[in-house]
Amino acid sequence: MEIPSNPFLSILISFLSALVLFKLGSILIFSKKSSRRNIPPPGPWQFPLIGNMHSLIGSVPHRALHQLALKHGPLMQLRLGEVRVVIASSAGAAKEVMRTHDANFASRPPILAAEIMSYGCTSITFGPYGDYWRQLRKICTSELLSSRRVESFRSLREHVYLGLSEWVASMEGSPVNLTEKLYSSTYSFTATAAVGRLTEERERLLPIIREGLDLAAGFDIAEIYPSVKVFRLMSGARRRLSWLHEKADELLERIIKQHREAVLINGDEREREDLLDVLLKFQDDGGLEIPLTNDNIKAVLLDMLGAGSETSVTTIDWAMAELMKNPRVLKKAQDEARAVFDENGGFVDEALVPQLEYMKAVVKETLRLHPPVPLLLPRKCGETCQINGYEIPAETKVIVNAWAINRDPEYWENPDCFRPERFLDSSVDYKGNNFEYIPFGAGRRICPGMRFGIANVELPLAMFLYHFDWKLGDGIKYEEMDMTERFGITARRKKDLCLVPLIKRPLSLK
Ligand code: HEM
Repeated sequence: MEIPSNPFLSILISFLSALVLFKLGSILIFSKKSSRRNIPPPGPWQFPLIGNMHSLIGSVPHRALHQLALKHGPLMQLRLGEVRVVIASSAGAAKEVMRTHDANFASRPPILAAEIMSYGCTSITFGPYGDYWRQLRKICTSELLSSRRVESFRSLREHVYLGLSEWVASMEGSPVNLTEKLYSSTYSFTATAAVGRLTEERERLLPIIREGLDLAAGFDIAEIYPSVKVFRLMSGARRRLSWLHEKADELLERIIKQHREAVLINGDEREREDLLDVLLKFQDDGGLEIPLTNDNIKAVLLDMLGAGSETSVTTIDWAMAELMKNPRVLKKAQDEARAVFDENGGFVDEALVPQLEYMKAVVKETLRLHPPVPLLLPRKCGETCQINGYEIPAETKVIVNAWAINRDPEYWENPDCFRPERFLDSSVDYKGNNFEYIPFGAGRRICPGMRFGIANVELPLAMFLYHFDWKLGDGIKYEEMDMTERFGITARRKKDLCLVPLIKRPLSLK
C-alpha cells in the first residue's frame, strides 16, 4: 500500500486506525469479561424439550451423574426437562456450595412430595432457609437429637436390638431376611423414641412413610415442566401423595390427641420423654418467637420417622453385606467385639461400644462407599453467584454427588476397595469438615441426626458381630454377592440380605 504523502491525511489514517484498534480491543476485553461473568458450567449437549433426561436412564442417578462428571468436570450443568440443575462432584466444588456460599445454598428447591407430605415444606428437612427453619433446627439440635437425648434412649435401644438378636438366635441355622427384620426393629426404635408406645396408629404410619419416600425419589412430570400447568392436574403422583398425606395426617392427629390425654390422666410424670412430648412442651410454653402449630409438629415428626429409620437400616445392611464379602474384615471385627464383651460377662453394653475402634472404622468405610443419601438433599441457589469462575443463576437446583466425592481417587487410594483400616490412623470424619467425605452433608443443612443415626447403627452391628457367625444362604459364594443398588432417595441394596446365623456367644441379659 502506498503511504500518503499528505501529513494531515497520514495523521488522520493513524488516528482512525488507533481508534478502530482501541474499539476492537475494548470489545474483545469487554466480551471476554462479560462472557467469563456469564459463563455457565460445562455440561453435555441438551436435547430440545427433554434436555439431559435421557442421560439418567439405565443407571442409578449418582452413578450416571458420576460418569457425566468424568467427561464434563466437577461442576457441571444439566437440564432436566425445563429445570436447570448444577452438579458438584468434587470435594472442592462441594466446599464452594456448602461452605464458601453456604448461606446462599441453604434452601431446598421445590419438591412435590415435600410440598404435600411436609405440610407445605414446613419440616426441618424441606423448610426454606429463614427464621422459621432456624427455630426448628435449634429445637432439633439442642433438644430432639442432642447427645443428651440420644443417651436418654440408650436402654430403649438396647431393649429393641436385644429383641432383634434374640429373634436371630431363634432362627439359628436357617436363612433369615436380615434387611426386613432390621427395618421393622429400627422403625420400632425410632417410632418409640418419636411418639412413644406401640399403637395401631404408629404401625399404620410405617407403610405410608415408606411409600412417601419412594414417591419423593421419582421424577414427576409436573416438577420437570413446571410451566405446563396441565401436568400438575394430570400428575398421578400428586393424587397418590395427597391420599398418603391425608392418611398420615389423620394418624398423627390421633397420636397427638392420645399424648395430650395421657398427660391429663397421668400428669406430666412420664418414664421417658419422647420427641412428641418435647415438641408439645415447646408448643405449650409459648416462649417461641414463631408459635408451633399442630401441623408444624406433625411435619417434624414425619422428618424424624422418615429420616430416622431408612438411613440407619441402609447403613447396617451395607455394612453386613461388605463384611460378608470381606471375610478378613469380618473376622477382625468379630475378634475385637468378642475381646471387649467377653470381659463384660457377655453383655453387649452400649457404654463399651466406643472401645470397638475397628468396628467404628467399618461403619465409616461403609458410609464412604455406600452413603445412604448419595446425592444428599438438593439445594437451591438463592442469589446469582460465581463458583470456580462459572455463573450459577438464582433458583438453580444444585446437587452434591457425595457418592462420587467419597470415591474420588484424588483423596482415596483404591477408592472402590472396602478397607476400614484407612480410617484407623486418620483424622478424617463425617462431621462436615472434610469435604472429601460427606455422608451426612455439610454446612448449615448438615444432618442433625448424625449421633442418633450412628448409635442406631453401631449397637445392632456390635451385637451381630459379638453373638453370631454368619453364612451366606443357598450356597452363594461371597465373591458372587449381588451388590446392586436400588433406585430411591436412599441407596439401599436392591436385594434383601439373607444370611444364616450361627450362635457363637449366647445372649445374656444384664
Ligand atoms: C446413618 C444415618 C444418617 C445419614 C447417613 C443421614 C444423612 C443425611 C443427609 C445426607 C442429609 C442432607 C444434608 C445436606 O443437605 O447437606 C440429612 C438431613 C437430615 N437428616 Fe439425616 N442422616 C442419617 C440419620 C438421621 C436421623 C437418625 C435423623 C433423625 C432422627 C435424621 C434427620 C435429618 C434431618 C431432619 C435432616 C434435614 C436437615 C436440614 O435440612 O436442615 N437423619 N441426613
